[in-house]
Amino acid sequence: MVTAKVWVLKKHFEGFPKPSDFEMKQVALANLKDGELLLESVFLSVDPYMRPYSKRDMKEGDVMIGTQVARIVESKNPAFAVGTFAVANRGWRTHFISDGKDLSLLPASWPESLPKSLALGTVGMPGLTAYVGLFEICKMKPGETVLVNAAAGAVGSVVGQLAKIGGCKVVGCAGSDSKVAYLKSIGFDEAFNYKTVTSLDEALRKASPDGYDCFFDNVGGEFASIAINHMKKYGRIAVCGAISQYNDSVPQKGPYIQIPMIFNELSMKGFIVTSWNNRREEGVKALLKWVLEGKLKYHEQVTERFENMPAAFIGMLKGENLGKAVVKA
Ligand SMILES: NC(=O)C1=CN([C@@H]2O[C@H](COP(=O)(O)OP(=O)(O)OC[C@H]3O[C@@H](n4cnc5c(N)ncnc54)[C@H](OP(=O)(O)O)[C@@H]3O)[C@@H](O)[C@H]2O)C=CC1
Ligand SMILES: CCCCCCCCC/C=C/C=O
Repeated sequence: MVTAKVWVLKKHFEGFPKPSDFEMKQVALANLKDGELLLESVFLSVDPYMRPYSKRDMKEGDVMIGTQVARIVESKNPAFAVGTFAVANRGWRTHFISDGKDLSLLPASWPESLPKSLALGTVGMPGLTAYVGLFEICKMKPGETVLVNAAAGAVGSVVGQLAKIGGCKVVGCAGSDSKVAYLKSIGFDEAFNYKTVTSLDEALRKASPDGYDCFFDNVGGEFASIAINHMKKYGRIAVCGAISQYNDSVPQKGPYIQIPMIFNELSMKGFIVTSWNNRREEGVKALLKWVLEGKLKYHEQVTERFENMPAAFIGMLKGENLGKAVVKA
């Protein structure tokens, strides 16, 4: 019999998550029945959505939500061979049992040399978020100027590079000078540290005096309120995330956006990547191809050991990650 380790939400987050909000438990797994598989998590993802979704969907005592790349270690299902890797959505667990229906196998074309953890990042949900947000929501066209914030993270770093692949000028901002240097190294035309600029308004104007056609917003709050005034006529805003607001106990107040929306006839659309599963297969294929061609670079912030899941999650919310934050179990 296998005993799994799991992390549960011990106490709903109040403000910024803290280590004492989590508790690690042990769960004995039953022996496999016919048709079932035993999987072992190899890489687990820590993502911003876990913060707002915990409030909306979870109760205290629930296993933390999340996805993993897992290896099949025992199989009583002839359709799944031991040693195969799959992406699962089974939360913060070291081991779990599946009937296979909830698993997405890594594409057959996945090369041995490529880290399998990329299926949680650049070639997974965050990469697809960038793909859908740019092509479907922003309807980005060659020659346009694209702005993205949280640009050195999992989604933002792909947004910037896809915008370059699509023939656009790209401006990104991030929260440290080393992240800004990274953005320049992966092809961003302009990048700045939003924490140290004296004026965000001035930094946005300087980076693109003519304004922005597309704004891929990962942050919301004050940044978005200022950036909206820099949109060009008929500009498009993809409202992807609002990480600057996820830990607020008291909702932030305006400024309000109606006036620039009206005068520049802007379009603003929120989206959830999982509502675009019709683009999933095509998106993963395209992202994998660009990675293999060297056109789409990736960086991962790998935290070692399952025991450090809460620390990796909290660190990501604080901005300690460059690229995708993952945990190697
Ligand atoms: N709509 C959808 O379907 C999806 C939405 N998202 C959203 O996209 C955004 C990025 O996610 P992801 O790429 O996975 O995460 P990241 O890898 O970008 O990690 C989060 C980053 O957010 C930045 N950050 C944290 N707090 C603030 C703040 N107060 N102001 C500005 N930046 C902040 C930090 O970078 P820095 O050092 O630059 O501050 C941190 O590294 C999130 O808002 C997330 O919720 C993600 C996936 C799907
Ligand atoms: C099978 C993967 C399920 C993962 C859920 C991802 C939901 C992302 C929506 C994010 C919203 C804001 O961060």
